[in-house]
Amino acid sequence: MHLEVNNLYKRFPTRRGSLLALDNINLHIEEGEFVCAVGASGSGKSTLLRLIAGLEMPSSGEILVDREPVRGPGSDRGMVFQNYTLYPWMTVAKNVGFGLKLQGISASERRDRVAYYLEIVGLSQFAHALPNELSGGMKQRVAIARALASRPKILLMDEPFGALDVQTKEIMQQFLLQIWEQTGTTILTITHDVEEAVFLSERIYVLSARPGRVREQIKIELPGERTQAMRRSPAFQQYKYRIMGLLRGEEECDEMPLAV
Ligand SMILES: Nc1ncnc2c1ncn2[C@@H]1O[C@H](COP(=O)(O)OP(=O)(O)OP(=O)(O)O)[C@@H](O)[C@H]1O
Repeated sequence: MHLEVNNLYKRFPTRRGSLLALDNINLHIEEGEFVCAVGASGSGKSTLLRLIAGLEMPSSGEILVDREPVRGPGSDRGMVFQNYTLYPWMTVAKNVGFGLKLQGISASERRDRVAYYLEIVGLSQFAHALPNELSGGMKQRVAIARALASRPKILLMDEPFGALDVQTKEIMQQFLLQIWEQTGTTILTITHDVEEAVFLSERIYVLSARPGRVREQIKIELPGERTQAMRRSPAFQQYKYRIMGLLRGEEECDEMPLAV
């Protein structure tokens, strides 16, 4: 899998004229990578993800998945949104298998895949539960299982943990890293949460706001396993403050403040 975004512009018509949401975005994601795009509100993060998902078309520029231009939505790109998008009247298992049914996958293959991905997200016992019987974190795990069940080339996540409380969010971030290691899926997540981006990513694209531009690309190199304790390490904090500085528009802010 190779995703490439070249010279991408997106304008929206508004009552006060045309609004430039994305201004010459260039990025790439390689097979198996975990990449985040981080930006303030209005930096065009959701727009960028919707364009890659094929839910919107670019004003100009191109998006290539394995060198093929994106012309619309496709099962090669799985989506997870911030707000749980499960069908409330379907059981967890039916929710996970629904897309597979649309793709014409046989009932026995569907059963196997649903069982496999529910196991991966640790929800096998809830296969027959309805979404309203689940907590927010569990619903989001179902949404991840559903996206993975189609075996997409890339998982696109739009603020996937934005609606969760801090503790659940941290557990879900750790859990997402486990799934990534277990499945080798390529992941692009967009978030405004700098700590989340540093915790999850191998590489981060920092976007500037209005219009959205790639301000900088940062490779995250943290020694050892990603644990909750690592969030307090000086190296982690350095990345966090450097990116926060970039988001505030400061050129040179890679030093940690004395008091934090
Ligand atoms: N359909 C649309 N029509 C007009 N303007 C739009 C449309 N969609 C997005 N925009 C504008 O494009 C800009 C980028 O919006 P977008 O939602 O992509 O930003 P974002 O970084 O995801 O913001 P947030 O973090 O607040 O969700 C904003 O100024 C927004 O008002």
